[in-house]
Amino acid sequence: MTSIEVNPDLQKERSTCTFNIEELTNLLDTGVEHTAKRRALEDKIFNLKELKDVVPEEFLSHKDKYENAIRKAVILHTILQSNGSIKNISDNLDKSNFRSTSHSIFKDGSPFLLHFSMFVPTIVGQGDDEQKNYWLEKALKMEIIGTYAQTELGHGTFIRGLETEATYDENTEEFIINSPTPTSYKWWPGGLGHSSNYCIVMAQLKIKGKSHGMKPFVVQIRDEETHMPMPGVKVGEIGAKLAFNTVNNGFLGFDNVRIPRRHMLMRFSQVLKDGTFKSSSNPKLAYGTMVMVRVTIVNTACTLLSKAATIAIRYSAVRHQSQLKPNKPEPQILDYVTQQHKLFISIATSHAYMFCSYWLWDLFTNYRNEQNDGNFGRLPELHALTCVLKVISSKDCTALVERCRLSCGGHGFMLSSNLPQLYGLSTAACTYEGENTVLLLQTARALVKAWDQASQGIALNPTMAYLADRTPAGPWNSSLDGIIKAFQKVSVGKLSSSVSSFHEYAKSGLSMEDAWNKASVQLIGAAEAYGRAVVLSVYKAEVERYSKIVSSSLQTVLSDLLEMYIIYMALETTGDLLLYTQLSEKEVKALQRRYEDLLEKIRPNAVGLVDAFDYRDEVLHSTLGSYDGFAYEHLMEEAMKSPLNGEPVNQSFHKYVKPLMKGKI
Ligand SMILES: Cc1cc2nc3c(=O)[nH]c(=O)nc-3n(C[C@H](O)[C@H](O)[C@H](O)COP(=O)(O)OP(=O)(O)OC[C@H]3O[C@@H](n4cnc5c(N)ncnc54)[C@H](O)[C@@H]3O)c2cc1C
Repeated sequence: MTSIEVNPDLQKERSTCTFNIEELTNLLDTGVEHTAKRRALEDKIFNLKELKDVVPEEFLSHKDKYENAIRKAVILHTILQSNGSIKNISDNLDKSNFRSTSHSIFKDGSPFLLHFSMFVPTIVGQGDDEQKNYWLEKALKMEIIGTYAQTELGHGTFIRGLETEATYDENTEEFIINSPTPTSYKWWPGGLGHSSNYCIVMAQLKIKGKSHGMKPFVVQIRDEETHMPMPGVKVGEIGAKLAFNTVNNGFLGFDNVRIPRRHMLMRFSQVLKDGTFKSSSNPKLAYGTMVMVRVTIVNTACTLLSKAATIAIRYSAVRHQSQLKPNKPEPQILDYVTQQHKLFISIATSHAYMFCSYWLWDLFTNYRNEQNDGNFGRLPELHALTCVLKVISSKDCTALVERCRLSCGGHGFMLSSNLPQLYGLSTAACTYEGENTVLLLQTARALVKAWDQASQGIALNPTMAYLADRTPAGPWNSSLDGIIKAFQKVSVGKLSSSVSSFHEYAKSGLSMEDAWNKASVQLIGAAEAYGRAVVLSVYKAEVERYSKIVSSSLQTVLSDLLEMYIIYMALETTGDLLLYTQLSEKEVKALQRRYEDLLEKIRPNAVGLVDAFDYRDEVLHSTLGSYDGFAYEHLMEEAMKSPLNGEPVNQSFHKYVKPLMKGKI
């Protein structure tokens, strides 16, 4: 095959792009300086020969995959540490870090993921000053490696059902950590299997026979020299999974393991030497870490989707199939409008959630400052928002990653495309850090409360303020603001009918709990509708804000994507819009036409738009999505790396097949 720099199909797409790709990259990175910083780090990491896999990960055994991931994690950590990227993580956290791609050296996740995403943040969030000083230095230098263990075999969602116990012994000033039943074994924590030697264990605090609820304890689980499990600790790995196979998720049980009193993280609750329990005035203070992690999940979801979109759109630009017109060459599959319909929404959805995650981060940062001044007023809203945005971002991005995979036909089924792995990583986010349905029900609870408050004339927080407007929808208005308003009407309508159903069920004699359960399908619909209304208005507001600072050519592209997104969502929601607004069949047809015109408008910029996500080939890990567009050559190169192709005849032929063919068995 000829060796030219870039596939001419991709070259053509790039040369006809109407906007400056670099300008969009800078915008997504939240600034030119952040793009430069990110790229400098990527150059350092991805050019290192030791970090490149000679044999693709999918051909390795489970054990070899893990050992390779640990080897790479250590090299990566050394680079990040020398680069100053790992300082006090609370100082370092910033939305500009969202686009950091260094972790992409792992196709299936880092065994140290939980150390940085949960162990360190929990110490920062829940340790008192003395504890932070003690643990953070060790953790940031990687003198100790930690994880976060909450979920057990028997319970994940229902925290009060967790069974691991921490019983205080005032004679020795120690806690005794115990797993009283087989179902109390911790199950799932990343890095717990064989990577961590310390663990934050969530356990039921018991003092003198009285329970004080779940509290975080730092427990040493392996010896720092030999790495053998500590006495009384049973620890191991949980086995192969749909994704995250190199994250080394583990199980953990305790047989009366003693830890010092000060190993309970004591920022919000304290156990004094004599066993006196002191609790924070506001237990909700401890929610901060959880809220922050959910903000980052919104960003993770759209990052995974933007990678899938890059792969599928580049491939669709170089793949030719079938005929649009008789006697004409086979077109690029990207020219089929159904293909554009499958794919362009992934670009817009990536933008929508990326901008929302930045907005949410600013909201969270403001809240943190207010909290330091003793003001917790926005916490319930932030909690409801982060729950629903975590849910709809993970749900939408997972569905669209799968749509990108399907849009690549047979080749999308190859692990070397990386699309199946992106799906696995994405769908996991629908479960971890709060199962999606359970989180929707939490948002629903906040909405029902807000509904009642609005009924009493109490002012609502900004993102819920529209719930107070109970006037019926006016004539259909097809401007973007008009459609967003229509989504708010859907949200009000769904909340109103789910609240009525809940009250009717309660009046009919059901207990409040049973009435809630019976109305819960409607309630999660209302929660999702609130999330949709928020995303639409935030996405629009952010594009308008950016439009003031970008060139007019980029402004046009951003506005086209926004408009396509809003109309796509309206077309997906016609049932609800017909029910709760004055949308008519004629207007649905007009929206459909507008949507088809927008696909046509976006088509010339599709490759430029995904190039602007700026993922290097080492980050995409995809034969189909590489920057040069030589998908077939890369597919063949990767296939040749299969260990089965290392020899022309596999020994099994002589051992089993030949005897069968010769009738000798
Ligand atoms: C990839 C991955 C990584 C993970 N990493 C970690 C980790 O590092 N540390 C850790 O501690 N945990 C971790 N977890 C565990 C994760 O947090 C839990 O799996 C999650 O919280 C869901 O809990 P569960 O498994 O008990 O599901 P369940 O709660 O048993 O859910 C099962 C079903 O029951 C439904 N359900 C449950 N309760 C209700 C309710 N009240 N109302 C209506 N429906 C309900 C759910 O909607 C769901 O359909 C990880 C999980 C995954 C998949």
